[in-house]
Amino acid sequence: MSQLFVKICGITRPDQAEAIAALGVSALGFIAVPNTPRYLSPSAMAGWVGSLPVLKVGVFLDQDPHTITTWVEATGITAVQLHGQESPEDCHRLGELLPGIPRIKALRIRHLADLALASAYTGCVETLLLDAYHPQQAGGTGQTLNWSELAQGSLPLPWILAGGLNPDNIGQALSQVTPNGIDLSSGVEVKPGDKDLGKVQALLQHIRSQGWEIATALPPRIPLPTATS
Ligand SMILES: O=C(O)c1ccccc1NCC(=O)[C@H](O)[C@H](O)COP(=O)(O)O
Repeated sequence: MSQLFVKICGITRPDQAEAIAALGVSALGFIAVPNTPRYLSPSAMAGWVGSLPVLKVGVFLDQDPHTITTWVEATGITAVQLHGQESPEDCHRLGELLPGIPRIKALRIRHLADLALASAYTGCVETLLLDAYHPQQAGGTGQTLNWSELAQGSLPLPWILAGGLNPDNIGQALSQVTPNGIDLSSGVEVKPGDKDLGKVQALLQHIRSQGWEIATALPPRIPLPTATS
């Protein structure tokens, strides 16, 4: 049975976090980007995020590695997602500051050619996340990627498909592309930050009915070929 990593992002409420974790998702995402509608400050995350029984992903946008480190230490986040223009060097530095905390680099894809950016991150992050591009908003936009175009590309690391996914279109998306994981936010919401548990349940039911097993951890990094292989 193939495994699929399932992350539900933009969680703001402890009751919903616990209920969604109990449904069997792989990870929950918490938005650490000030001035966005699903933002949680470090003090708003402290005291409950750390004890959730799944991978806890903090989503950051062009924040200083030291700020991210302080945030992780204060909240119990167990993985970081870098959703801005963070360079490979920034990602590497974060790995030094936060050993054992996996890094997910988000790339906002406008054209298939943007996938070329991915190769620069092979040595410094564990996983990529492909999100749709929006000129004004960094994430949680509900915009979908062009899945048939994406199917023509390839990536050097395990990757998560994001962007406008919901229980009604997930089947179509997964029939065109083969990511290692999926990420959903607005497609399983009543309003920004308020999740619709019925939609999360419908999503998981669909995935399981298609024969996927929901992963309990990020997909392992693909070993890179050595000079002699
Ligand atoms: O979700 C946000 O509000 C957000 C704000 C700033 C940076 C990133 C953000 N979200 C990142 C995610 O991982 C979302 O799940 C991803 O963009 C997909 O969102 P959606 O299209 O709503 O499913």
